[in-house]
Order: sequence, then C-alpha cells, then structure tokens
Amino acid sequence: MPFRVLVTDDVDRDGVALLEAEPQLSVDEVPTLPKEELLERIGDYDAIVGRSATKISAELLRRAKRLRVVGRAGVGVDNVAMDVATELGIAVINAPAGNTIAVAELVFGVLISLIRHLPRAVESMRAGRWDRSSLLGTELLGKTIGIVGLGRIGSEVAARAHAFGMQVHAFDPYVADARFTTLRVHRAATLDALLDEADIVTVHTPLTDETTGLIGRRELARLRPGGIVANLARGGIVDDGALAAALESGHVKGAALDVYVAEPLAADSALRKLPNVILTPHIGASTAEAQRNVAVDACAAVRDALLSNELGRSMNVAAVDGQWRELQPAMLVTRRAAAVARALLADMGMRAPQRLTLRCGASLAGGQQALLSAAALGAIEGTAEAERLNMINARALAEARGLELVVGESAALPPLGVEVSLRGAMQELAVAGITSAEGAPRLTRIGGFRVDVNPRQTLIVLTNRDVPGVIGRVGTLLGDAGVNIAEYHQARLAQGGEALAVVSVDGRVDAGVRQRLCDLPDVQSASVVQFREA
Ligand SMILES: NC(=O)c1ccc[n+]([C@@H]2O[C@H](COP(=O)([O-])OP(=O)(O)OC[C@H]3O[C@@H](n4cnc5c(N)ncnc54)[C@H](O)[C@@H]3O)[C@@H](O)[C@H]2O)c1
Ligand SMILES: O=C(O)CC[C@@H](O)C(=O)O
Repeated sequence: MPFRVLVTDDVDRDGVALLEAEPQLSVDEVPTLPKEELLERIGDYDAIVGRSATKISAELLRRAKRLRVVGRAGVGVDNVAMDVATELGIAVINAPAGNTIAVAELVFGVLISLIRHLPRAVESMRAGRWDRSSLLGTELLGKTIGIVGLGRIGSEVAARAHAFGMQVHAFDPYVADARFTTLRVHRAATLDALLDEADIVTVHTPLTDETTGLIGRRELARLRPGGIVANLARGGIVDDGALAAALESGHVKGAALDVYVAEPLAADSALRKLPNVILTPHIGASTAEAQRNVAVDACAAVRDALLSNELGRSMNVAAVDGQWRELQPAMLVTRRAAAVARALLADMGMRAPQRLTLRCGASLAGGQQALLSAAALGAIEGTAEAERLNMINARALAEARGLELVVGESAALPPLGVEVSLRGAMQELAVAGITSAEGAPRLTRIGGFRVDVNPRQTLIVLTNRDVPGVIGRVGTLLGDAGVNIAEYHQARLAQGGEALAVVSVDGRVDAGVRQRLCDLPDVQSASVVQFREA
C-alpha cells in the first residue's frame, strides 16, 4: 500500500511534484483545513507537509495513528508540538535555509519604507496631494544597526547593512568570535551593550523561553531616543505592549513588524493603529524563490524519510551533521551490540539495566549522538511496542525507564569501532563491534570473549565448557530442528576453561530449541537474540 501524504497550506508546486512523482506515495493536496476537519482526516496519513498556518498540536499528533513524518516548508517549528512528536517517534523535518534571503531583503525593504515614510508618501499621492516637506526622511549610511541573533538571517542582514555603509553590531551569545570576525560585525558583549549603541535594532533569534519578551519595556527604554525596532523573526520576541507604549511616547521613532504573538493579527488589534509602524502579514518568506526553495527542500526530505527511512534531516533525531547515510553501518552494529547485551543480561536475570555507556572510535566522533540513539533503540527493542519505537523516540523511552545514557569517545577502540556497555545493580556486560566502508558490520567482543560475527537475523550465544564434542552436538541439534547456521564462532579464555560460541542463524529459533540447547551436555547457557528489522 502506498504511503499517504497530506499537503496543505499552499506548499509550492515544485515541492509537491517531487512527492507526486513517486509511485509509492499517494498525495492529497488541500487548502489549510479547519482544525476539526484536520483532526478527522489525519488518521489516514503517513506524513503531513505544510507551512505555518496549520498547527500540528499534541491533540492532532495523538490522533494521527499512522503518522511518521511532519514536513514544514519553512524554518520555524513553533507550530509543531515537538515534544509530543518526539515521544511518539514522529520525525519533524523543516527547511531551514531556503527563505533566509527573502527575510534579509525584506528587513531593508521595511527599514527604508520607515525612514523614508514610503507608506505615507504613496497614500498622499493617491489622495492627490504633493506633500514633499512632510516627507523628509533619514539615511542608513553611517547609522548603527544592532542585530540580535547572528544566525542565517542575521548574517545576511549584516552583509546587506555593510552595503548600505552602516556600522554593524550584533549580540549572539551562541556564535563564536570567528564568525563575527568573518562577517566584519562588532560583537556586543551583552544585549544592553547592543542597545546602547544601536540606532536600529532588528531581532533574528528563534522564539525560545530565553527570547520571549527579550525586547521589553526596560530594553526599549535603554534604546537611544529616536531608535527603530524591527521584528521579522517571531511574535513575542519584542513585547508588543511595551513597543506600543514606547512608540506612543515618541521614544521609539518607528517599528516594523512581520510577526505577531497571535496570527492572523486581530482586525481590531491596537498595533494596527500605532503611528509610524509598518505592519506586514508574516510575508518574510513570501517570495517565489523562497517558497520554491523551502517546498523542494522539505518535500525531498519527507520523501526520503518515508521511502528510505532517511532521518538525517529530522530535527528531533540526534544531529549527525549530514552524515546519516555514512553512519548507517555504525548505527546498525551499535544497535545490535546493545540488543545482544540486553538479551544476555536479561537471561542472567537482569532485566532493568540502569546505565548504558556507549564508546565510539575516533572516526565516529561526529555521529555520537545518533549512535547513542541507536544504542538506546537496541537496548529497549523487543521490550517496547515495535510500531512506535524508532531512532527518534528511543532515547526518551529508554530514559523514561530509568536507563541513564552516556556516550563518549575511546582511543582504545579502532576508529570505526563501538562498544555498548549495559550495567545493572550487580552485573555489567560490554559488547563491541566494528564497521567498515566495504563489509558488513561485525561484533568483535562479548564480555571478555573475542568474537567475529555478522549480527544478522538471529544470534545464538552459548556458554559452555571448552571440551571436545560441543560444537558437533550444537550443530546436530540445530540441523535436526531445521535451523540453518550462517556462521559459528567459538571463543575461549583458556584451554579447557569457559568458552563462548556465537552462532548466526537464518530465521527464528523457538523457545523449545533454546531449551534443548541449554540441556546439552557441557552447555551452561543459551541465549537467543532475535534482531528486529533495521
Ligand atoms: N518572517 C518570516 O517569514 C520568517 C522567515 C524565516 C525565518 N523566520 C524567523 O527568523 C528567525 C531567525 O531565523 P534563522 O534562520 O536566522 O535562524 P538561525 O537558527 O539560523 O539563527 C538564530 C540565531 O539566534 C541566536 N540566538 C538564540 N538565542 C539567542 C538569544 N537569547 N540572544 C541572542 N541570540 C540568540 C542563535 O545563536 C542563532 O545564531 C527565526 O525565529 C525564524 O523562525 C521568520
Ligand atoms: O511562510 C511561512 O510559512 C512562514 C515562514 C517563516 O516564518 C518560517 O518559519 O519559515
């Protein structure tokens, strides 16, 4: 059955066409739906793609029993209940870069409109007047622009501000000095320092707890008299009430707003009546180029997530710096190692490990967070509802069970090696593996035993006394049970001592066969690890 994708909010055609081109995808394109209708329909879809108009609420996500992917043709995901999506294992994919230029250009559009009184000039001409004297403006040249948030858009605003001959200052505690230097931007040590210097303040941060009300009454008062404020980022970063008061008192000379706490802005909002304010209806990203860019970007990523389980672009899966495909073998061996450790400990009577420690070789350092998700997945799969368990929610689910997750690099491992260690109150077991560019991933160590086996389909792990005849008896028993052996690796610590065998077999091994293995002479334990599909 094809995956069903609901596309809404006027996502650009070029993006939708990418989805429609796939025979395995069935696409329904609808205008922005009223909340109740969307709640009714969402249960039929595997993915939804939209812009900011459709609210992907917790209620909607919980109704969406099939949903695997939310695609956002744009940057902001403040319309998506991200925590709930993560809890349910639903990937949230956005298009972070495609509308950067559109917003940066609009910043200068609205600033020049403000300081040259363009709306009044146009209006006066339409009214048949010739009011040149009341339309005396000011210039950008030589003025100081204070950029709050030197990310994608803030950086493009900085580049354009230079072109206008402005002094460019910015405040962004999360951006390194080197970036300020490259962009030729003066770093303000604090927001207050920025406000002290700026003639124009423009915000380009996300809306977070920290940035809500970032520019409030105190900050506006700090701005020099006659200052200008622009918010084309998210409603609420600039406190509208405080801004209105500062504009009415004349302390702030002008403001430009494209975004509002509640959108659409109420028809009777007091903001609409403020003097010298340019209001636009959230059109920062509304250029043909930007809409095409974000639609193509988001739809391609949604397609790949559905058809190839490619989650590297998902915001709520651990970041892997664009190396999702390259990390697949390492993720697989990590997940398998964790599954083996969990199964062996469970057979020793320890079903609730308290701590999972993942160590990665040097070449896997950039993928540590994704690999930790893979380890968490391996550690709980088989004991959680498979339908809803994936790389996105595995860590949250594991932690909810009290499993502490730790990851770090280890110089003792080969560059492409991993080791998953699970620890309970009394026992600890480490399972190591390795991946290579060419071959299949291999498990290389179980506890103290060196092994060499490809963890595919089903693994039987036996402990036995190192005496003659055990391998033959195991082989015969499995053969009689119709279980085909793919690989058999026998390891021992010392001749005649304890030995461990890992047997990779095709298909399933039932409880009866396992019991008969346990009952064989000289076999001390037999565990069966049935791997889930990758
Ligand atoms: N008006 C529109 O149509 C439109 C379109 C696109 C993006 N946006 C909004 O613009 C904003 C910026 O987008 P972007 O793509 O540049 O994001 P980005 O993530 O590239 O940059 C955001 C920057 O804000 C900084 N930041 C975070 N918290 C901060 C704080 N407390 N103080 C100072 N800096 C802080 C971050 O370090 C980062 O550098 C977002 O809110 C986005 O939703 C609006
Ligand atoms: O046009 C839109 O859908 C919103 C654009 C913008 O705010 C974004 O978050 O990308």
